[in-house]
Amino acid sequence: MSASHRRSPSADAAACRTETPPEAAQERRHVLTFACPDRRGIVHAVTGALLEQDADIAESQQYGSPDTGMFFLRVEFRSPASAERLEAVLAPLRERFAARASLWPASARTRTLIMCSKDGHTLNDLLFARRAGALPIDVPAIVSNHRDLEPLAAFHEIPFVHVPVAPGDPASKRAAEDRLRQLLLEHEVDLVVLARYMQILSDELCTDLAGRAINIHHSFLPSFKGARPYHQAHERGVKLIGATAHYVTSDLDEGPIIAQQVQPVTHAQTAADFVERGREVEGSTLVRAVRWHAEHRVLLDGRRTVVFA
Ligand SMILES: Nc1nc2c(c(=O)[nH]1)N[C@@H](CN(C=O)c1ccc(C(=O)N[C@@H](CCC(=O)O)C(=O)O)cc1)CN2
Repeated sequence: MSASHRRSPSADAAACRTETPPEAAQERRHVLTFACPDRRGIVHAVTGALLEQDADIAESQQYGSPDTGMFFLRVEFRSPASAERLEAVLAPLRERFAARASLWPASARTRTLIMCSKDGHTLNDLLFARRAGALPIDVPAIVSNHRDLEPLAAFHEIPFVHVPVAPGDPASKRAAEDRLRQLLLEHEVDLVVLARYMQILSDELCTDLAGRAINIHHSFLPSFKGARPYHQAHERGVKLIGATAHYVTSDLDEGPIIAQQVQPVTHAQTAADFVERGREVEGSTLVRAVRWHAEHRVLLDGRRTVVFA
């Protein structure tokens, strides 16, 4: 389930929302995500409760996982009911089905902090997609352990925060993560995106960011985890290279996979050729994963994801 460090925005919005005039009420679009142990009657109960709030359902997808016994539901709908009223309707359903359920204003944008190092192609693709209106995210800051990509941030008029990490210096890495935590709080960040950020995050930070940090790994996982995956792949003589966007966990490049793409390669290409060909799919894979997360289409099912694309 797409996770946020704060209760669902609808609850926050409801807490401070004044009564919306009737003419604007029909414009209340919401996304409901619901995950619970599978049993009969879930969809009936949830859609019945929405019907009682005069909801018009625009999109509804569901999946029952045979492996985990979990049921997943994503409903996009319009309703004249306030977010506060909808949250009140959800509460008994959470209890009845022991469900993880969140309600999101469909128009809300995900506050996303992007982290990078020296390679800027995936950062560039993310910022281009945002500027083109293809990615519903706001980017309050870009954080990097190098200054190479500061001009790119400046072009997009996004604050660039240089947070250096001295190689092999644990104190430096701890200081960097302390600074990162400050930024996460200061900007009320919902999502962290590692856009070829080449530092391993600590176990503690991974725990705090569970379900809301996405990394792009430049291989078709689970093959070639860790550093220099294209060189590992070239050594192995692969005929496909790829990119994988996944949630970040303390197990390096083992987090739940969100999106993947592959590219054909041949024996005649060098590792450097693989690096160049790989760039063509890394950015689009990361953009797709971030968009799906921002649209609350990705729900966690243990070590795997359910993606209602
Ligand atoms: N806890 C996690 N941190 C990170 C993950 C992750 O899945 N869990 N993904 C990586 C990205 N990555 C490959 O995609 C990767 C980045 C860096 C390294 C690495 O060995 N880094 C060295 C330093 C290298 C340098 O200074 O240039 C290190 O951190 O000691 C391996 C894989 C991002 N972080």
